[in-house]
Amino acid sequence: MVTMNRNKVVIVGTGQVGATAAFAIVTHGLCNELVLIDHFAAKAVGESHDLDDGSEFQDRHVKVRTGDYADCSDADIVVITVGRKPPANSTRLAELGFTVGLVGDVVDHVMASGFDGVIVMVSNPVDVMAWYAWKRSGLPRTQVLGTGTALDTSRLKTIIGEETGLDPRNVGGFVMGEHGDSQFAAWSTVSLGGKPFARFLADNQDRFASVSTAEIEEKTRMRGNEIVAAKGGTNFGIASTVAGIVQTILWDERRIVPVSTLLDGEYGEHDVFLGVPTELRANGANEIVELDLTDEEHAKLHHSAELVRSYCEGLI
Ligand SMILES: NC(=O)C1=CN([C@@H]2O[C@H](COP(=O)(O)OP(=O)(O)OC[C@H]3O[C@@H](n4cnc5c(N)ncnc54)[C@H](O)[C@@H]3O)[C@@H](O)[C@H]2O)C=CC1
Ligand SMILES: CC(=O)C(=O)O
Repeated sequence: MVTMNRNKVVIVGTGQVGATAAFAIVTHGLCNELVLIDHFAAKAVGESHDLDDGSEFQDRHVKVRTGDYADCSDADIVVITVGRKPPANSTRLAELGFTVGLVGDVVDHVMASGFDGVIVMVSNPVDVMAWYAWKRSGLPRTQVLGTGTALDTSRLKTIIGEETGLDPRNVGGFVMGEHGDSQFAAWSTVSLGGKPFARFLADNQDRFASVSTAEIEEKTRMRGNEIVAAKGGTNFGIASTVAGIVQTILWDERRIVPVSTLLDGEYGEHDVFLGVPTELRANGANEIVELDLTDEEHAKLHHSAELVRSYCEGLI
């Protein structure tokens, strides 16, 4: 028997990030229906028509249209990308004052529709905003997640690829903690071609003598800021990340992705959302993988947790 797989994604905020994420979802043919909402309604209309106009040349037709919050009632996923382009020479945490009111308003409207799917938070500061959306929505922890350090992990792999000349997809491991300046590369988890990365470098000193883990980590941390300084925002990396997360959830792929999720005792932390490896299923963020971090890595995760929690204080 053929069963109808009818799935629907809503993106709220069709600025640079939301529109590019929509394009990634369309080009990958991830869902049947994609609905765009923006408080600047004409922008959402323009983006939806522009996206739909390529239908002839897409592998699968994703119906793109504008809508309103009533469309969230039967949506599988709502992606929240409201905010503003990141100011240069600032931090993501500094965006809190600008973003929190917008996100609160969006979450209230989404929940008023009767939504019972998964919220994917993108707006910065993403760990604080994911925690806030979880608290404000009343949804179970599985159903609210942020993009977390998924983008930073992809950046780390890309930069290792640049430094070694190898395909970044050969790299395993995670950037963890805050999607922000306190993030860290959990080097004890990073491998290349199945070998611990430090061992890989040591065994290939003739080829990779100039490669430094400290430099790679700093480049990863600064990558977003550099792109913002160069072009006024970032959109392609985060759009691929959003599409990857949406695919994993909609297709119940059970990939392990370092999304921002609630720590409830894992890694000794409570009541905080941070980027940690998490199994994604059709119902959202499931089991957190508790890695054997070194004492130094644990301390860095704890530092991120304290920082993010301090920004959540007083929001609810
Ligand atoms: N988590 C991550 O890794 C990343 C997060 N971001 C964040 O994504 C957010 C958006 O960035 P951009 O798209 O570059 O900004 P943008 O200024 O291009 O777009 C923001 C959009 O949100 C809309 N908007 C604002 N308030 C709204 C509301 N209440 N309801 C509906 N729509 C509303 C605006 O009309 C605009 O179209 C920022 O917070 C940025 O920091 C950006 C890149 C990566
Ligand atoms: C802007 C931002 O958060 C990023 O590209 O990492």
